[in-house]
Amino acid sequence: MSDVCAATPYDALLLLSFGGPEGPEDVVPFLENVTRGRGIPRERLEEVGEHYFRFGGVSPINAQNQRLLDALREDFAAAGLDLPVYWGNRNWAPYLTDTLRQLSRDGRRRVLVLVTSAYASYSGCRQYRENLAEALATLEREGLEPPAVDKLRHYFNHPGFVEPMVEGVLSALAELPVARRDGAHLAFSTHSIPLAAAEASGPLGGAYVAQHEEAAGLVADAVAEATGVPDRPWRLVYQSRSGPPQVPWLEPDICDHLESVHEAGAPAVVVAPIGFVSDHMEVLYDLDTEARQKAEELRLPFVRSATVGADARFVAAIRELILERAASERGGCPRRRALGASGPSHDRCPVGCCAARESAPAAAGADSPYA
Ligand SMILES: CC1=C(CCC(=O)O)c2cc3nc(cc4[nH]c(cc5[nH]c(cc1n2)c(C)c5CCC(=O)O)c(CCC(=O)O)c4C)C(CCC(=O)O)=C3C
Ligand SMILES: [Fe+2]
Repeated sequence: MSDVCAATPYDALLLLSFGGPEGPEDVVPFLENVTRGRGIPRERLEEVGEHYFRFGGVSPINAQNQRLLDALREDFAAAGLDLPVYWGNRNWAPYLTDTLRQLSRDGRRRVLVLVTSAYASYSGCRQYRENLAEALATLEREGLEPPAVDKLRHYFNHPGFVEPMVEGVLSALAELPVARRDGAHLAFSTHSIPLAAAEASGPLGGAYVAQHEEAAGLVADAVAEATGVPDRPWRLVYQSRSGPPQVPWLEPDICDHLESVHEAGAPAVVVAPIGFVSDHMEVLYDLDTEARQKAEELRLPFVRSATVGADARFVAAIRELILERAASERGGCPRRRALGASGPSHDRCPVGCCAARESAPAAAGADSPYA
């Protein structure tokens, strides 16, 4: 199905991500970028720096994004979708501001933004919108025409995100000895955030946990159906907590949960990184290194399931979401696929969505200072 004006009014897609260091000399400046003004204790920073140094100072995230870009370009070409794809990051090169300058110089007037987080939260949604507003303001100061930006809706409940996760959990279960498979518990893991940020997430609050519960439940249901094990225990758990200890963050922590699973007599556990789009450092260190070691201490068989990465179904879902948004911007009524009860998420974040303590201007939402 080829349609040359399918993405109209958009003339570019921007992949907006976190960014990561490319070598040991990048680690400290990267961490300074990430934590500027965020009140992370010095000891936590040193500890996280060590995670990166263990992997040669190289975060996997940039290569993962490069793979996703390649897959998107291939998929668009095969589908006859003529939409150039750009890439910019919050914390490392290619920096968002440089990419927006390029978009402006290339004459792109209306850009759709794909963020590498599937859920509503300050860190995963609003902070990116603030980064966009800041970068657009920089372009204006420099006398460059800033493109209009819109952000794709959250995709945590899109079949193209859920289905690869289901397949990943089924493959992980298949790696366990047959005798332990049917009794294995599932732990769906995501990034912990401060309780206050969780409460403020989404248009009405509480969206971060609610969306994760929905996605995890969808995966658990599909796994139950495929394995014929209807009552397998599962739980949403949290990892990668930072910030000062007196500030409450979402719990239980994955490692504490592994203890509970062990005490409950589980024969094995499959950990599904539902909160992450690809194998970030949080997956390689906090799950594959730290949580795995905890499971080994407990003699609890442990398999970590795959992230969606550049899975063809996920890539096709992104294309579908682009065409959907373009059609609705043209005044149409496209099909908006979403699994489960909560329905498709909003296209445009309303005023106050994922509000932070100190409010900064945010683009790509109803309260954007840019059209
Ligand atoms: C919700 C969420 C996502 C998922 C959504 C999304 O994907 O955006 C995410 C992703 C990521 N977080 C990452 C790295 C870090 N996050 C940190 C700190 C923090 N993350 C937070 C939340 C999240 N983070 C929060 C509330 C903090 C506290 C400081 C603050 O309020 O800002 C710190 C500082 C040290 C530390 O405290 O851990 C680092 C180094 C990387 C790159 C990994 C790689 O290199 O592969 C990625 C993809
Ligand atoms: Fe939001």
